[in-house]
Amino acid sequence: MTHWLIENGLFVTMNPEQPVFKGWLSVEGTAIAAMGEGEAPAELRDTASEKIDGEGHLFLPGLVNTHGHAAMSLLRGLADDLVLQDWLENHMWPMEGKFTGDDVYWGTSLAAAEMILSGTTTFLDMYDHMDRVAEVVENSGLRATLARGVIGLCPPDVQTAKLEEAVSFAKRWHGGANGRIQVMMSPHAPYTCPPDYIERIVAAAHELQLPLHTHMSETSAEVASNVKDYGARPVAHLDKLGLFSRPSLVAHAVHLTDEEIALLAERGVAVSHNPVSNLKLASGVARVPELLRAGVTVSLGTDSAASNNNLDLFEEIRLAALLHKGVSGDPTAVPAAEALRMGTVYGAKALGLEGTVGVLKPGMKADLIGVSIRKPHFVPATDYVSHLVYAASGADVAHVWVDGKQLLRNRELLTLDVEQIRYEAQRCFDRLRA
Ligand SMILES: CSC[C@H]1O[C@@H](n2cnc3c(O)ncnc32)[C@H](O)[C@@H]1O
Ligand SMILES: [Zn+2]
Repeated sequence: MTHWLIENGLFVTMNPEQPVFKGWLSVEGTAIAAMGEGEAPAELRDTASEKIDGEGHLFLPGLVNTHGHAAMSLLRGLADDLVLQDWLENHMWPMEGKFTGDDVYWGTSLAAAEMILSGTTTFLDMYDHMDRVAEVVENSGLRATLARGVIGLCPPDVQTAKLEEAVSFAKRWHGGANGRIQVMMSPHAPYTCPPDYIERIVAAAHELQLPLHTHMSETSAEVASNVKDYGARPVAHLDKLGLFSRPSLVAHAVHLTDEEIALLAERGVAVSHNPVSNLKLASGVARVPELLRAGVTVSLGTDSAASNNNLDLFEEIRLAALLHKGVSGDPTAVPAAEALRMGTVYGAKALGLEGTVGVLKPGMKADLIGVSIRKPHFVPATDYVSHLVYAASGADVAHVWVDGKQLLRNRELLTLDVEQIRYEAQRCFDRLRA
């Protein structure tokens, strides 16, 4: 089993028992074996196959992006400054209707390169042509939760075919790529899936013992039309259809009442907060401080590069810390440490990966990143959690490991050919636009 060592590093562990220290961390195979303050034990130094000098770097758990559509990186910058329904119906869906498996492969590869370069080690992806997405996960070395998103605005036989595809994808890939791939079942949204279709997807999730993921309460227009069409707001509607009877993660949850927040807490539903996408599509601001206070797990997502327009989770972390201060007038609304937890520990919890990733601790998977702090914006050495949240960006990430394997070394991608990806992604877009 390979055994390697980081020495002289500053570790921000996200483990409250040993939060920040200068020292060493050793990895055996895919997991963190040991870590400690000061110098590494001589025996570890003598036997390590590789020793990494961590001087000038902060090491922390890899970031967890809990909502996105990776292949939509192909549509970055195509349609800006629109509200959700116009953006989706008149710009995204017509283009996505032309996507082939190869488009999804290259769009997802583009996203994977960007995510590794900005410190994300686990991402959730809801999309179509999911075998091609899984292929990218396998090749890139990333960890992912994959969901074949189904839209039910189609004839019953097509609905059935999509659901069968989601089920067979789950059977093929859940636990795949050496355990780095998990699968969720995913109705796209209550406004694109009729109630009986959602019930069938929930039944499949029960049969396969899988969690569920959906878009929910993203805009006030969505809430109003749900009330008009089904006589209930989205939370009560989805609850009635059984969506929360399995572990579930909802994206956005911008428009919630106090009662809905209480119900999400009671059902143990996690929320993926996507602040940049919600601002860009003018959807509103989620009630994150209230959700956190109620005990809801709130994680962070970028959504796609078509509504963001990048996949740098450091931006979401910073915005989660800033936005809710501005809205509430309370500078403690989301403290820096809580925002960093949302991007790491809570992300892992939202994906059912608690105890696997999100914290640097012996026994956890070796999913970690090294941030170079030899830069003016990391001086002086006051508070490294503060610097990570308020001063850092994805461009500061120097090293990335997933499952004990290095994916980025001194900002060089080790598993992906970025020049080929840029070329192929542009070629896909040129064909789609034509
Ligand atoms: C069925 S595959 C996923 C589907 O979701 C669409 N999408 C992208 N971003 C959003 C968003 O913010 N709200 C709702 N739907 C979104 C995407 O275009 C795909 O069609
Ligand atoms: Zn989305």
